[in-house]
Amino acid sequence: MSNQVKIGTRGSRLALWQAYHVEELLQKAGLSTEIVIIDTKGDQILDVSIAKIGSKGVFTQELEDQLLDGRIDIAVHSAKDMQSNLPDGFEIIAFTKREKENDVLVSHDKSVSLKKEVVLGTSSTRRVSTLKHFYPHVKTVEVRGNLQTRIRKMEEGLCDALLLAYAGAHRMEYDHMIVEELDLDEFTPAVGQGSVAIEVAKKLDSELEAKITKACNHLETSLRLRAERAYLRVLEGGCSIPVFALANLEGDQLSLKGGIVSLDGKERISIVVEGDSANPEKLGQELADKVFAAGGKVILDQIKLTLNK
Ligand SMILES: NCc1[nH]cc(CCC(=O)O)c1CC(=O)O
Repeated sequence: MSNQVKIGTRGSRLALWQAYHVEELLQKAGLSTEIVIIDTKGDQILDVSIAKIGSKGVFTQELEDQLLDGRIDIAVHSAKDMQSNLPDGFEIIAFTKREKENDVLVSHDKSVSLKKEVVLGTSSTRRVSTLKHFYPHVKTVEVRGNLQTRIRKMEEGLCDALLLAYAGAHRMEYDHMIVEELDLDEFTPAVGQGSVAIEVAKKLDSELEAKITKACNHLETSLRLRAERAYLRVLEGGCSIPVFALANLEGDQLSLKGGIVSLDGKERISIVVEGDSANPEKLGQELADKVFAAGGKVILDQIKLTLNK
């Protein structure tokens, strides 16, 4: 078995940060590495919203092709950009230690606040719908592109602030521009937010796979994300559906808070379930059952109808 790991990544600065982060973990474990930058459809189409392109695999397809070819051994992604159901033949073998998972407002203007009549840049349906629910006076404008592009558009006057994941803002060293940390009960994050996932083709050498998992997987994070992703799987939520879930681990007890919000923000369901960390998937399923029973199924069907129009 070779000790060389070819790391596939997208070329944005955030993606590269994540690839270097994984590279460092692998090197500390004595593995040698090489980074291979891969362009994806999601990187090329910048003028259409992700919800409209169809979220399935726009940022992952090309990486998966190369995993199958063996041109790369692992693909590194933001965990929250990973589909809940991977295509046949692929699996996630590690989740890195999760960063602070909340959303933040990023701006040059320190006076920006959700309490004011501001215009926020975002392209996430979860964030737009959540704003409509809790802060209906706030206006939003769609901004796509990598984080640097979004900052530039804000500076050109498109919006007063960007609504971003803390993790991304921090990794891009925008900490000095964080003007508000958003509440986890209101802006419950997207499933997986703040962690980096390592995806492989199932045919990868099992000895190498075990070494990579040992070097990169953070046990607590992986238990939390397994519960969140099990919830997402039932909702079949890609990143275009405003669903959210956040698990926490206390000893051997997992708590999982999650729900769904309608696109107009009028209805929002959020429920907490608790259970043994020995079976995170069961907890995700339980949350989905409860959210559906509380009216979430009707909301989800309505969202799918609207997005498919
Ligand atoms: N949807 C894009 C995306 N994918 C991962 C991150 C940030 C890093 C993370 O959440 O892990 C972001 C930017 C954002 O949502 O603000």
